[in-house]
Amino acid sequence: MDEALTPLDCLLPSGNQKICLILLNQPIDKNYLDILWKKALLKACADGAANHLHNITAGCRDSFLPNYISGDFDSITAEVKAFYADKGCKLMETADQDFTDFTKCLSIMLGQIQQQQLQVDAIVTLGGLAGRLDQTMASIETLHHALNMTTLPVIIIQETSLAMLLRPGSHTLEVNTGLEGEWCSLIPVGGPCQTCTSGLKWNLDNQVLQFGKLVSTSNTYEPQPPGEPRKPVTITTDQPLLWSMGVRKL
Ligand SMILES: Cc1ncc(C[n+]2csc(CCOP(=O)(O)OP(=O)(O)O)c2C)c(N)n1
Ligand SMILES: O=c1ccn([C@@H]2O[C@H](COP(=O)(O)O)[C@@H](O)[C@H]2O)c(=O)[nH]1
Repeated sequence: MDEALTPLDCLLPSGNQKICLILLNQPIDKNYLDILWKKALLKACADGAANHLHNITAGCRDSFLPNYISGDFDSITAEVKAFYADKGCKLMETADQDFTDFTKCLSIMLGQIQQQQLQVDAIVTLGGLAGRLDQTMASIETLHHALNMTTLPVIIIQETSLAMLLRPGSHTLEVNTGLEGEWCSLIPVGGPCQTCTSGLKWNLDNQVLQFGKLVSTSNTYEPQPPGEPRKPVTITTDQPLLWSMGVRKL
């Protein structure tokens, strides 16, 4: 399968991707929130994310009401829960302790997209890449579940990092929005990945990426002559491969 995507289109105010937004239990960047919220067809909070949303939108909370808040509700405060319930936001308790609140929130969102027959280009998640290490690793694991749950790209953004899992096949990533940071990486989180790339400073030519052997961190884009646009990055992999890239602070 050949997939084309501009990962940072979602953060461009002028970007044309249609998205749905999931907030996780991490500090929220208000600049990111403002841009993503306007575009999102559905918005959701996973449990304690609602506390952050409530806090960061003080003074304008009614303009930032999520469609639903889901989770095992061990983190959302009673005050925040009551606030959003009173405003008519759906509270969906997902008590299951075998999947994270992120995975369960994503599963609900995909159900809603299908039920409402929404045309969506990507699911964007804010949070999930910092705070507790086990939760960060779980976020990457959720991306693995997502490959079996949807054909939509699931993009996680927090602070100056973006992460997404490339499914086996060929991908073309446009990296010329102006929001890209310097670094990018290909990390074989689920197991060895035979990989070919172009458009990077350190390309791979059918090499196997594998922990303990070769991992492509601190990579960057192929330098272009002055005035020429940056070329897309192409990646072919035989197994799910984590792409991550720097995001310039807005
Ligand atoms: C083998 C195994 N290890 C650990 C767990 C525990 N576990 C996995 S996901 C999950 C729910 C986590 O919920 P979430 O709200 O995402 O994280 P929290 O902040 O509660 O840690 C739990 C308790 C399990 N069910 N199975
Ligand atoms: O340090 C953290 C803590 C949480 N997350 C993500 O947020 C959701 C919801 O968290 P709760 O603690 O249940 O409110 C969790 O499933 C993680 O995906 C995180 O990324 N980092």
